[in-house]
Amino acid sequence: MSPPNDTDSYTTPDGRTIGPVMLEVKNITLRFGGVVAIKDISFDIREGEIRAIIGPNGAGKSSMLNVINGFYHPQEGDILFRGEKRGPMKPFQIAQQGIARTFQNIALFKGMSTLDNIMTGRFTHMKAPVWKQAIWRGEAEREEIENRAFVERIIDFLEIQAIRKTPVGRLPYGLQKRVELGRALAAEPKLLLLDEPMAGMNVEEKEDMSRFILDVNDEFGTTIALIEHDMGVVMDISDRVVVLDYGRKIGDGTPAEVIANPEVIDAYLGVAHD
Ligand SMILES: Nc1ncnc2c1ncn2[C@@H]1O[C@H](COP(=O)(O)OP(=O)(O)OP(=O)(O)O)[C@@H](O)[C@H]1O
Repeated sequence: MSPPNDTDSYTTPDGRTIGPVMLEVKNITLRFGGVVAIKDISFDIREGEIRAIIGPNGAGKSSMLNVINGFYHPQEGDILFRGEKRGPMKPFQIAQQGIARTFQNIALFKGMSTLDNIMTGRFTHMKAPVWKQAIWRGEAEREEIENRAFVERIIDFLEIQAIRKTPVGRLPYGLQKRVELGRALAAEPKLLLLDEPMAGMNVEEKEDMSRFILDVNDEFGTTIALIEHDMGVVMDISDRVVVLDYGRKIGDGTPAEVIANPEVIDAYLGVAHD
């Protein structure tokens, strides 16, 4: 059940606390030339929530994540982060605000080790100026030690100690996805955007990834928005689901509410998913 207003908190049936609205997507329209990828869509993401974005192929899901993290600039509408309307920002500025993401197609440095790939996710926490880093003293050294310690915590958390030195290009697909999650977590995001975190995975890998997503939410207190095609996973792990179809929003609510929504059922009938 959704709470009555944006500033309230509520407790889920499994005892987790969902806070006030963190990010609000307000009347967003995004066009590419004549193609309307997103048409007047509004929804919100609450603090501590696992929010799924679902819909058939081409519905506008990835475009929506790209709007949220500043890759795409919509022609109409606003994004509000913690109540503040966001001006035009570059993706790195949005990352500094605490929004990190993973990609549908893995975007890691294949020749670099697991450890080094995850370390690249710490860039928003590297504050010492380059000249200090160059001479390796004081602040820069302290910062390096803290960053390494945090990355080691992530490696333990994701149970990937055994592959910490392995070049990621040599890892099986499921583990690469886990490293990519690790790199996003290294930024200590407040809001983590996951674009099809289970795509291409077998049942066992999906179960592992579902567990890690739930644990990230629980242990790091991270709010999560994810795009996912596997309806079983979506129904199992999400608090609320927004459903897109042809760039429009056709459903929004708890998993039970959206699967009972006739428009959602119609959109999914006969649609092939990967
Ligand atoms: N950079 C782009 N240039 C032109 N059209 C685009 C671009 N990105 C997306 N589109 C179009 O916008 C629409 C929505 O695409 P989008 O990738 O957001 O859908 P999706 O729901 O993520 O699909 P999928 O599940 O297949 O990944 C599609 O018609 C797509 O072709």
